[in-house]
Amino acid sequence: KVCFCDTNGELGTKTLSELQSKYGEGNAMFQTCDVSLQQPMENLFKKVKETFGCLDIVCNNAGIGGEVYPLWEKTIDVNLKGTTRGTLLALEHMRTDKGGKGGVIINISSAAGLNVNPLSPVYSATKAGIIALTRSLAMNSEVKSAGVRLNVVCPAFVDTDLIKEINDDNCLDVQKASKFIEMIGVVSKEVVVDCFMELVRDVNQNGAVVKCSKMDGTQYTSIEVKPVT
Ligand SMILES: NC(=O)C1=CN([C@@H]2O[C@H](COP(=O)(O)OP(=O)(O)OC[C@H]3O[C@@H](n4cnc5c(N)ncnc54)[C@H](O)[C@@H]3O)[C@@H](O)[C@H]2O)C=CC1
Ligand SMILES: CCCCCC(=O)/C=C/[C@H]1[C@H](O)CC(=O)[C@@H]1CCCCCCC(=O)O
Repeated sequence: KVCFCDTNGELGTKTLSELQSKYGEGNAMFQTCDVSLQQPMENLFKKVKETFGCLDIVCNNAGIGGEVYPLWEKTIDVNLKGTTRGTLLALEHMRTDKGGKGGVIINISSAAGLNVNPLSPVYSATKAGIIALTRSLAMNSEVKSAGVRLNVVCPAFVDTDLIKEINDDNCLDVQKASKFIEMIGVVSKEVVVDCFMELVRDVNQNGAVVKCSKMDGTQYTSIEVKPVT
């Protein structure tokens, strides 16, 4: 069973029909919802719990690019604040000490959050924030004992609308970006989905940060963690 949300109602409804005809009407749900708004997101999580009984897997995927005002502010609202909101709501619903059954939260960051990214600094900052949020919660002892795992996927360029829409609003030099994309290459959506599914299945990878790139392949990154006493 799956529920997904998006601000794009038309595309969401089309995807919902496809999922329902493949997996059955009662197994897929779509809600138009803006991840940057608290109340609609709270309502959505409640509705999923009421409809499906519990939440096992939550993926915070919504993301945009924007480097000039007011878009840079919206980029922080959607990417960093939206992912933080979705992560905290997922935790509330999943943690065993609050009536949940445990589960896994997978957040979508970017290679731009792992590496220096001079052509999209605000986007990059939001994606670095998502990595820090997710890893920190994954290492929190109360979250661990409440049965919730967290991971981050950091794709480099992927064949979606986002990279077809690189322009002067979301990139500081579009020409340089095109050359950079040519050099790094573009990975397929299927590679990112495989990486996501591996993290869902592997209970021993709590806190892992995984980069998927055409040039470098799929890599588990190694970041030192000092134990907090
Ligand atoms: N395409 C790429 O090269 C890469 C993408 N990513 C990340 O992957 C994730 C998915 O992006 P793509 O599929 O590539 O782009 P996309 O533009 O095709 O999809 C993003 C989706 O997010 C939705 N969305 C935007 N703002 C929203 C909001 N406030 N509330 C709810 N939904 C909202 C859009 O309507 C769209 O359907 C994003 O977080 C992006 O930053 C990461 C690395 C590379
Ligand atoms: C210096 C890179 C600039 C790339 C162009 C840009 O402004 C942003 C592109 C992002 C796209 O909209 C979604 C992303 O996540 C892209 C950045 C991906 C960065 C890949 C870095 C690859 C690496 O360092 O291995």
